[in-house]
Amino acid sequence: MDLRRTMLFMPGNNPGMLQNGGVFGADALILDLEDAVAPQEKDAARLLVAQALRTVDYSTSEKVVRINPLDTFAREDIEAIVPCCPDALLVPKVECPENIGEVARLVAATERSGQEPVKLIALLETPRGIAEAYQIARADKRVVALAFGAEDYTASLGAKRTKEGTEIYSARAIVVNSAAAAGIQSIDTPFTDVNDREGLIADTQLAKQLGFKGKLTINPRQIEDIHNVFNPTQHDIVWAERIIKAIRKAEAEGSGVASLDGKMVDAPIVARAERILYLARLLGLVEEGLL
Ligand SMILES: CC(=O)SCCNC(=O)CCNC(=O)[C@H](O)C(C)(C)COP(=O)(O)OP(=O)(O)OC[C@H]1O[C@@H](n2cnc3c(N)ncnc32)[C@H](O)[C@@H]1OP(=O)(O)O
Ligand SMILES: O=C([O-])CC(=O)C(=O)O
Ligand SMILES: [Mg+2]
Repeated sequence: MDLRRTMLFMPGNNPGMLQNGGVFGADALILDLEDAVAPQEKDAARLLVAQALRTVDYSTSEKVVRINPLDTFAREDIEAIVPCCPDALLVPKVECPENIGEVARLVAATERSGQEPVKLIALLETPRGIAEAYQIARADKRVVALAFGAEDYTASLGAKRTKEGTEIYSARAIVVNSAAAAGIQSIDTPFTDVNDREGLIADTQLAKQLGFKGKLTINPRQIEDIHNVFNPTQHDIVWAERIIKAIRKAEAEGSGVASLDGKMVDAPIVARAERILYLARLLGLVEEGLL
């Protein structure tokens, strides 16, 4: 499993940000050719992003490029970017599985032989995209995650964006469920007030509660708070270790169900504990082979 707790946007026309993106420890970096770049700067940004992919050391961060939608500059973007070996493309305004099919076809036609296949992340940010989320998630084997974009989504709905997010609640739930049903990750919309830490933490906690595995990020100052929310806590890890010990003991005694502190421990609870320990190991929060 790839970690995508944070996916930091860097405007593709900003050489300073593109240069420094690797130092912040984001799980993924999104070099943006779409909405962070004005139409008259698209060509220059494409060249800049291609050069950054070839020359800048982004350390362990996954390299993702947000291309433009199919009805604007997606073809030019794919032709220029795919040969520079990004790990993934974030495809905006995906409305139907055919959109993903078309992007996958263009990517396959551009990839060089021997190149690591470029993954796709579908950004759902229109009512139709939400309505077709599950089909989109299953449209091609390159698709590794669904991401949710609340700004465009609420703009097309004509709904007012609020801090509590009541207006995006159902869309978020659909994105999470569709991604899970297809066996891929779901990534939440960015929190756009970069000076409101409390609001960011509350919004990220809600996203995690709903089942999202990460959050789009627009400013380096948001990274640590988002990681802290998605990381398993020490309390989670201790709980998970006790669950695994309890179920092993029950199994050794010939039973599939254990009890811990008076509560039943069965397969879904064990699966949750295993996920916590897997993530904790991946993040180096517990010693390898402890259990
Ligand atoms: C709805 C959508 O489509 S969202 C996706 C498109 N939007 C974006 O890509 C926006 C990306 N983010 C940004 O441009 C900025 O963070 C803003 C405009 C939100 C806030 O800007 P500022 O208030 O200047 O940020 P801040 O004061 O925290 O910047 C501190 C440092 O971090 C750098 N920085 C800020 N954001 C980023 C970023 N996303 N990536 C890399 N570096 C960044 C700044 O360049 C600055 O560097 P410096 O100290 O060397 O000058
Ligand atoms: O991906 C994002 O940053 C979010 C986005 O485009 C949107 O909300 O419309
Ligand atoms: Mg958008």
